[in-house]
Amino acid sequence: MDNLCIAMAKGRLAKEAVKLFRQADYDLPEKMLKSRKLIFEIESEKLEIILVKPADVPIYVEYGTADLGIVGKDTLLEENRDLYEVLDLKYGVCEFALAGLPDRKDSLLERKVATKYPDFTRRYFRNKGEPVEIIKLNGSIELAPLTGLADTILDIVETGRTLKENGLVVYESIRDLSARLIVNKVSMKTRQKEIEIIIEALDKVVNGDGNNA
Ligand SMILES: Nc1ncnc2c1ncn2[C@@H]1O[C@H](COP(=O)(O)OP(=O)(O)OP(=O)(O)O)[C@@H](O)[C@H]1O
Ligand SMILES: O=P(O)(O)OC[C@H]1O[C@H](OP(=O)(O)OP(=O)(O)O)[C@H](O)[C@@H]1O
Repeated sequence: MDNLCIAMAKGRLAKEAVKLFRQADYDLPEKMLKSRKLIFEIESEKLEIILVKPADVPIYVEYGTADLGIVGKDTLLEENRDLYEVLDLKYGVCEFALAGLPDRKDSLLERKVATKYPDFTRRYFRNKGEPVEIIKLNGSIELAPLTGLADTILDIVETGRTLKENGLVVYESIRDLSARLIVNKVSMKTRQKEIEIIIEALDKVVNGDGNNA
């Protein structure tokens, strides 16, 4: 059978993902993130690791090109794909929040919300019954209220430093986020044994073996 394929989000989440697998005794090369290679065959573990843009991880997993994936909950909420989310990996911890300038104008008829997460933002305000105009940006979201492009942002806040250094404040915390292990629905059936071994091994690293209570 083919090696089991794992799609890892490149960037911030990748280093810790490699560390997690190594802690779970998987023989991933420590320096695999130092190269420009995108595919790694780890024959000793019967694994293939592909390094993918964060927003593309759920796509690879939904289509079954990758059997498993590691990606932030923010991306899962935005992409809303048909897959199983099986484990909270408890790193990459941050939150979704609404933020803007301190002198918030509550009188606005329709808020303009800038975000990298337009689908999640649409659903969030629809559920609240609040009309908003959503402006999709690709980064440096904090610039939007500073330049007058939007009055509110929906973005990730980790330490709060970016908001603070740009004179912005949190209006509302929406929900906690962290990295998740996801699984393709068909692979979960056809390669259940192999996948369960990985889930259990990572679960042990993240949550302990349950004998510490
Ligand atoms: N301070 C933070 N800022 C952004 N993301 C964070 C932070 N802390 C944790 N994360 C998590 O890291 C993930 C990946 O972030 P990263 O900055 O590597 O990529 P990105 O900038 O969102 O994607 P791209 O490279 O496609 O622009 C996020 O989706 C989120 O789950
Ligand atoms: O609360 P903090 O610890 O300051 O972290 C939050 C910041 O980090 C992310 O941006 P990122 O660094 O990914 O850059 P980007 O603007 O290109 O998305 C996020 O969009 C915030 O701007």
